Amino acid sequence: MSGREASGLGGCWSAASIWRGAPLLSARLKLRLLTTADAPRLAELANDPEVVRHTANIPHPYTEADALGFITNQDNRRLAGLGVVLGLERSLDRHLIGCMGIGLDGDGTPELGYWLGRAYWGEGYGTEALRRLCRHLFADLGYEGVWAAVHPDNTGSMRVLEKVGFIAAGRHDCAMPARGGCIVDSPKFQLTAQDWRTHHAARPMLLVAAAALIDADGRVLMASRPPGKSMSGLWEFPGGKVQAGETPEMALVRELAEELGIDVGESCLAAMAFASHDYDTFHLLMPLYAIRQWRGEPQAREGQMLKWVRASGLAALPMPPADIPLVALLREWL
Ligand SMILES: Nc1nc2c([nH]c(=O)n2[C@H]2C[C@H](O)[C@@H](COP(=O)(O)OP(=O)(O)OP(=O)(O)O)O2)c(=O)[nH]1
Repeated sequence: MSGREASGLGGCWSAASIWRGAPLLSARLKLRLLTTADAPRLAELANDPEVVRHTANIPHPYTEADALGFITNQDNRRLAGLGVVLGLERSLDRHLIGCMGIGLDGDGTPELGYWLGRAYWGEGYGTEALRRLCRHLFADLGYEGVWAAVHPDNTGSMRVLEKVGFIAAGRHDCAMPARGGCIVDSPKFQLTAQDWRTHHAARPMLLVAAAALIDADGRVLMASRPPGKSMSGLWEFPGGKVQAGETPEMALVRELAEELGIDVGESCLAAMAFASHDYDTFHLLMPLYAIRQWRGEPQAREGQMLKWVRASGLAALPMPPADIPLVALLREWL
């Protein structure tokens, strides 16, 4: 029985659903169900004493058989409406980097759990995934709150919760079956739907102008986001933020001169489509202009890589999630 059936409610989703069914995209991650094909990678990441020492249920050493058992068990729990665990897949290289999930074993309020492979600590992935999952829980599924108990020594995990807006909410006795069965008096954190909505509503709107530069062979120029910038390495349409006092067209002409060293007349910009995408920390509004004429040869002036790509090859590039719908529109345009 699915969570939806268990709730006795029909429709596309219900407050008792635990998973909408489609992967959740954040700026750099895809949160998706685990499959048995993930077992070797899961074992590789979790067979690390540093990764599991603050977790309650992950034994050490951790084998591929353990990972397979975990995936099957989680699948059964999901089908019984008891919880869901999602793999965190990095969009750039499609590598699994950790897991995040909820359980409904207590009073039905989701209890959060997560861990990341050691190589991926300190890069904001936990915060990013948690923001996206909380949005799913509150905006899509209608939960009223979510909570987590954290091992008292796990300061990194507490920081992640606080960044997302969780606040301290007393203590919880955590049973640690995989750590010798001890009970650990742990700080508890919670986030209510109301606090999440207040936080989320305060995110800014960002206006960015972008270009689909199209050459005589119908190929489109894509640029990798430079090291040090957000979403670094993902392939985007050249462009940038519209500054105070600029129109989107003025901003794009300026950005193309700065980033690529090309000269484009405003009259050569054909408004083609726009992206309106809710990133978890800002809302992006991005008009995309088709450009077939410019002066100069595009050069990578800001540490990015450039690539001319045929319409058929665009979908294979790892991109910011806002750009994915634009690719389908662009293919029709070309
Ligand atoms: N240029 C561009 N930005 C995109 C695309 N898709 C997408 O989500 N974005 C997002 C990434 C960033 O959050 C934002 C653009 O900001 P940016 O930092 O690249 O802008 P900028 O060139 O003005 O940079 P900076 O001077 O502020 O460093 O829009 C895209 O296709 N092209």
